[in-house]
Amino acid sequence: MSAPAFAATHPLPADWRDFLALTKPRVMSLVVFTGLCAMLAAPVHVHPVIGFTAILCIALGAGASGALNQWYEADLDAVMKRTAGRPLPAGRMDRQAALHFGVGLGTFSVLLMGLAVNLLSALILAGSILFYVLVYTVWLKRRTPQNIVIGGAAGAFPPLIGWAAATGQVDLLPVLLFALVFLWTPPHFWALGLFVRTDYAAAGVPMMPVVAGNRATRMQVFLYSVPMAVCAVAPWPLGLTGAIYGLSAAALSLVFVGLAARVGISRVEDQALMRDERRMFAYSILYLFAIFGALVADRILLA
Ligand code: HEM
Ligand SMILES: CC(C)=CCC/C(C)=C/CC/C(C)=C/COP(=O)(O)OP(=O)(O)O
Repeated sequence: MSAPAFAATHPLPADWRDFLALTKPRVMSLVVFTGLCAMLAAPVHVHPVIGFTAILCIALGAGASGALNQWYEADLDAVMKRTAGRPLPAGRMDRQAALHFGVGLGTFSVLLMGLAVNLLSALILAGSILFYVLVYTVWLKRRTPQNIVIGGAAGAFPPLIGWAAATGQVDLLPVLLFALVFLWTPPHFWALGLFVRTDYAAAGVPMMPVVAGNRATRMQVFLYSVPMAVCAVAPWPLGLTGAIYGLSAAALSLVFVGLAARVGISRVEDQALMRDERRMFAYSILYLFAIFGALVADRILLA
């Protein structure tokens, strides 16, 4: 596999901050949080050292996938305002270094998970890294506006990984959490895609707002939010969680669907004036942190 041609001029010696940036630490903090919460919500006692190792592996694996994503798409990142300052397009890092860092970190995370935790969690971790890098980044991102729907599944695996790390198996609750993050991703990303559409258009990336237009994308944001809310609340009536989680999920999801409905009916065309979309995007992040936090609170307080 070779990445699209991109030559950074005069790479400067990269320092640790550039390697950290390669792992997309802010995005990955939420990815890791969902894995951690699923692990804490599992109905088993996890030895703290094993638990810490599992979360470390998710963080390293997610970071590795971010590094490989940036290694592959330095050409795209160079033409988008939001991403032009990243270590590769800004010329602060050699591409080989990014590739070696990503492959090394990813391999290490999967091996450590397999040796220290269990095989199932290591296999799902390996699948998530490969899915994000090969299916999303290499295959779908430049080809179809469904890129983030299918490819976004990569980001939904960590709850399954956290649960599998704790229990050695996969059950209905983590499957519902997978579905929650899977259905959350389109509203999360397309809200942002709407107000940075020109960036993606300039880079030639067929994101939904670029291909289908603002109106159709806004409708999709709303349409995904409804089944997402159902998956979010479902664990409560199914008896998989208690009322603390159930009521929190219901309230948080109601606000989510409300904001998505506002996006759905908005007709603002000027990106700078897209307040509903910015609010939806910001809330999507708060939402996922809060709902996974509520899951743990439910387990601890109702234990
Ligand atoms: C294919 C799926 C996804 C796409 C295309 C996507 C895209 C984006 C983009 C473009 C940003 C803007 C900020 C940046 O460049 O760092 C962002 C921010 C963010 N995303 Fe996503 N995202 C996806 C899935 C996820 C998932 C699964 C999570 C976590 C579970 C997540 C968590 C976050 C967080 C926490 C931020 C805010 C980062 C900050 O504060 O800068 N995203 N996302
Ligand atoms: C456990 C594990 C391996 C999880 C990895 C899953 C993962 C990396 C989820 C987050 C998805 C993400 C950061 C998308 C960014 O899209 P983009 O790459 O198109 O964004 P960009 O335009 O900012 O580069």
